[in-house]
This record gives sequence, C-alpha cells and structure tokens, in this order.
Amino acid sequence: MADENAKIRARDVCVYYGDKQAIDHVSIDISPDYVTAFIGPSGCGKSTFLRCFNRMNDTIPSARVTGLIELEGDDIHGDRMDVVQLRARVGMVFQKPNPFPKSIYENIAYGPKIHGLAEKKADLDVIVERSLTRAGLWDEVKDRLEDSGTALSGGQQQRLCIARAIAVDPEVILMDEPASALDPIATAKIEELIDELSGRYAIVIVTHSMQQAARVSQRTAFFHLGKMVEYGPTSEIFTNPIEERTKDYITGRYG
Ligand SMILES: Nc1ncnc2c1ncn2[C@@H]1O[C@H](COP(=O)(O)OP(=O)(O)OP(=O)(O)O)[C@@H](O)[C@H]1O
Repeated sequence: MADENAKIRARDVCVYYGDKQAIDHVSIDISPDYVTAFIGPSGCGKSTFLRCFNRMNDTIPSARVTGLIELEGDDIHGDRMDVVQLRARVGMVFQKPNPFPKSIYENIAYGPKIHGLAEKKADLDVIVERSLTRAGLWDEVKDRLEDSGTALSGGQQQRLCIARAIAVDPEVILMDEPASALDPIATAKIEELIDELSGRYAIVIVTHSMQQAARVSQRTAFFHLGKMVEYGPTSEIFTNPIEERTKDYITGRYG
C-alpha cells in the first residue's frame, strides 16, 4: 500500500467522538497519481477520516485523533504545522456548495490575498481567471465577476468552490460528496472536472454512489464500522473484491 509518490501518509489513525470510536487504526497513502474514492455504508466513518487530512476534526470539540498523518513528510499535528496553511495545502469541497456571500471575483481572490500569493491587482486577476478556467467556470462567469457567488446555480456554485480551493495552489483536494446536492447534468460536469484536475492535485472523494466512484476514481477504499476493510485499484474492488464485506456492499446486500 505504501506509495513513493504519496502526498499524504496516514498510519494507524483512530478518531473518537467522546468515548465512541469512529475510525479504527486506518492507514493509507494518498497520491496525486490517481483519484481515491472512499465508499461504504452510512456512518462507517468516511467523512470523519477525510476530515483528518486537513484537521477539520479540530473544529469538533468532542473529536480526538490519534496516529500519524504526514503531508509531504511533515507531521500535520506537529508543532511547526500552521493549520491555516495546512488547509490551503489540503483544500476541501463540501456536500453543499458554500460560496462566501461576496462577488464571484472575491470568492476566488480572498484566499490568495490572505495567503499573500498576489502583490498587485493584476496578479490577483491572473489567479482568478486561471482558477475559474481550471474549474470549468470562466466562460460562464467572465462577464459577471462582480455578481454574488450565491446567485449562481448549485452546480456553478460547486465549481466556484472548487475554483476557490484551487486558487491557493493546493496539493490535495478533499471532496465530501461534492455532487450529492446536484442534478445529473451538474453532477456530470463535476465528474468531468475531477477527471481534468486529477494528476495536478491528489484528489480524495467521499461518495455514496458506487457508479460515481467507478467513474471518477482509480483507487477505492471501502470502509465499514470505522475500519478500512479493503483498498485497491477501483476496477478490482468493484469486479473482484477480496473481502466478503466488500462483496456484500458492492452487490447491494447492505448499505
Ligand atoms: N460531530 C460528531 N459527533 C459525534 N459523533 C459523530 C460526529 N460526526 C460523526 N459522528 C459519528 O461517527 C460515525 C462516522 O460518521 P461519518 O459521518 O464519518 O460517517 P460517513 O461514513 O461519512 O457517513 P455518511 O455516509 O452518512 O455521511 C457515525 O457513527 C457518526 O454518528
């Protein structure tokens, strides 16, 4: 399972909410060479584990994370790790699009400004155009950059959120069911976008849809009751799983 190109290395990660254990000794490498999908029945811990990678569980008072997580060899829980910086390097896209109640331009420009990535307005303009172009949204919004981000359609808002994550030059993008609130056409656009972004960024996607996991990912991790039961190439997980629990899930016996 060790991957020499790994951006993130997680080893023996456990997560507890108070006394309740939600993740039980999970180890995985996350590489930019492929899109990784986390699948499994509701409540198995997919989102909890995903949130470990940029310390989003820190925002939940009862949550406690143990084990080792490294980003490019640096312990993300180490004293030298700046959490704001970490969350720029490991960006996140949520289930429900959550643009800031600001203009389309400001939604993208805000991160680069606070991270000091642009000195002049002209530099910011370049970042805004590049990020929106990469997120497949530029042509749709280039004439209305001053309109509010919240005035866009749901699918456009989600691509705006992806552009916002891209704008601060992340190494990893975490996506927690990014298309579950979208219609099939908007979903297809997000899936195309994931395909285009893969290779440039290490992408991890939590999804309830096995069809979506099969379409967008090259590696799949199947979770059950807080454990990572099986991990491997997506095609093998879906056609020739080793574990009985994986077989039961993908054949629809539970979940
Ligand atoms: N903030 C929280 N406080 C307490 N328990 C939580 C919290 N968030 C999640 N849990 C519990 O941790 C376990 C894993 O939840 P998690 O949301 O990570 O699962 P999931 O696989 O992503 O589920 P779903 O597919 O339904 O989103 C569940 O038992 C859930 O009830």
